[in-house]
Amino acid sequence: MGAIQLEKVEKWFGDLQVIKGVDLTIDDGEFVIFVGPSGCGKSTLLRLVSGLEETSRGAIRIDERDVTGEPPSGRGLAMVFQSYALYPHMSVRDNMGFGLKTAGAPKAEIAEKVEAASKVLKLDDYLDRRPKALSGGQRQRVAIGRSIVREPSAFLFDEPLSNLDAALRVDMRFEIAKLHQTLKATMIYVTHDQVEAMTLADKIVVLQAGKIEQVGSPRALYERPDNLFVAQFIGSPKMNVMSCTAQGERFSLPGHGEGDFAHAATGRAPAHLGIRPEHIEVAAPGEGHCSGEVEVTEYLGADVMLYINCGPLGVLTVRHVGDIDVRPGQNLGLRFDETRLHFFGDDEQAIRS
Ligand SMILES: Nc1ncnc2c1ncn2[C@@H]1O[C@H](COP(=O)(O)OP(=O)(O)OP(=O)(O)O)[C@@H](O)[C@H]1O
Repeated sequence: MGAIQLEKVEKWFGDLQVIKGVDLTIDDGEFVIFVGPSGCGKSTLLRLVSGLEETSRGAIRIDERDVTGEPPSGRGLAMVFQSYALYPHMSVRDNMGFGLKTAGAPKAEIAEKVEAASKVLKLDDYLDRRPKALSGGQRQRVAIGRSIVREPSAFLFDEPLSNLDAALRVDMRFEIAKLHQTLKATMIYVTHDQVEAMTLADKIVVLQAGKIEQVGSPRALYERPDNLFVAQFIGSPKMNVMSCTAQGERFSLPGHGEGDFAHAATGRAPAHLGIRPEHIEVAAPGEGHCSGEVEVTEYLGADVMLYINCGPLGVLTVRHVGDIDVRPGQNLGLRFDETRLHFFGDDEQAIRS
């Protein structure tokens, strides 16, 4: 079991408050990812859950047991760091079994658990090697294996893949997804990587300046961001945002005709219009909702990123799927998918129909 609950959790370092009243419920078996800009408090929040950092105010419960004042060893959680922290003089087998050995587990039980974990992680052929004879990905698997044998109620990962090269990251991401499916254990994972967050998470927690901005599935955050911050943080390249002026049921963009678009937003007048790069289509000059001049193109193989200077609207990013023959300086029309527009008020909160 590994249900985790945070209630009004605060963390102060002296006079500096870095976690500002976080409420969060993590269900047993859920894969939860913390994202947010550098310094927003992701690692601190994870360390509060682990007990490596003391909670200043509020409560942390694991399976309904209040663990707020307990040391890390009393919480039954396993932490996996980006630095693998393996013992260099020990074999993979001994590294994986070390925690159980110091806890006084019988030899036969340690051997059995190490064997089982090494199968899950495909480390069975490497059990007698020392860490220095392993690749980065294999070392990371040993570090994870060391946690698995302890059968924790939850795994806490702090940017576990950030030391690996791009290709290995993709492999390990896949391994971690499979591991979660196999173990069905609660996992909390801190990352800077959008793709890791979108592909691994059941639930993403977006943090900014020590506060939660939004919690939701990757799809919910992408399709229904609660505010401008989440809208522009989730999705890569980020959402285009333009200021707009509402007139009743319609609104217009600066420098363009009146009533360019109908808006489904109700209640408040939208002040900002957002649209993702993949929801803008290239049209002939003079056609579509606006036009502009191509500034830069980036060929990515499967798609091409276009940066188009639309005057008062700013530079809009367009993701064109497939190849396209356009050059800097060329004029293009842009057509927005009107079913994929996002509206925000002047308080930057989403306005929905
Ligand atoms: N021991 C400490 N003493 C004082 N301030 C700290 C301490 N640890 C972290 N902080 C501050 O708390 C804030 C949050 O840090 P934290 O490492 O949790 O951020 P983060 O979101 O994980 O950042 P990054 O993505 O850069 O790793 C930062 O402003 C940091 O400087």
